[in-house]
Amino acid sequence: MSTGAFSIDQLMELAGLAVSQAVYRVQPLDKGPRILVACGPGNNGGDGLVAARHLFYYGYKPAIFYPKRSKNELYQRLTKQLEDLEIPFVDDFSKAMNSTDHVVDAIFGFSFSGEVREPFPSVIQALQETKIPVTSVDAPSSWDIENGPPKTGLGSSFMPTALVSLTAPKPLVNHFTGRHFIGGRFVSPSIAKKYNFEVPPYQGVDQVVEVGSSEQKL
Ligand SMILES: NC(=O)C1=CN([C@@H]2O[C@H](COP(=O)(O)OP(=O)(O)OC[C@H]3O[C@@H](n4cnc5c(N)ncnc54)[C@H](O)[C@@H]3O)[C@@H](O)[C@H]2O)[C@@H](O)CC1
Ligand SMILES: [K+]
Repeated sequence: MSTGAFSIDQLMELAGLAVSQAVYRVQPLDKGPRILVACGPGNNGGDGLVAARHLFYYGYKPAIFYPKRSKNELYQRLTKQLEDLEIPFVDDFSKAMNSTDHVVDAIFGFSFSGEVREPFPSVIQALQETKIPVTSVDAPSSWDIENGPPKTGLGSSFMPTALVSLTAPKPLVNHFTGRHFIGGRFVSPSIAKKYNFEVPPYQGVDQVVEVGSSEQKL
């Protein structure tokens, strides 16, 4: 889907805002304010950086695991915004997992492919083993965008608590059994019509809508 006149900065801001609203519903502040945001090297990771900033302003205590930082100017700015808020960047993911209430999985989105490369295998392993609730951004990381989880090995038993599909659900939602949100409230009626895309029924000022399993086969 072409995103028309929007810049990637704008799309990422809207995506990260949507993710922050989904986390606000899945992990109410009084259930535990500590959010560990795992960010990958691409735009999925950027969504996580944006979501972390919004979560901070809602009153959460985010920490960022961002091992492969992009050099490009957008990511430099997103990172600086978090550093200016004194949001910690952690190096040891499994250690950080022991002192968090919720994990945001912003590692890989729709451009994931092949075997998970370092330093992410142990992170995916930890995500699939943890009892801590996980909200995945656009895709459960390590899942194939079309076919979902691998049959065996890393990621095969990774089922996040919640998934926030950005703009539109990817085919992998057919394999997803958790709470499913759609976010990214920027699709124009003409684009929706052109792509025969059903814009979900956003309510009020919400940037996400939770879709029941029946509708998951959008
Ligand atoms: N295009 C759009 O409409 C939007 C895209 N957005 C986000 O952008 C994401 C796609 O971003 P990108 O295309 O940058 O890619 P991703 O962020 O999905 O991941 C690709 C990155 O991960 C690395 N990678 C891929 N396979 C790997 C493997 N097997 N092991 C280790 N590293 C691997 C690649 O080197 C690349 O840096 C979407 O899923 C969504 O989250 C949003 O920011 C806004 C809306
Ligand atoms: K992800």
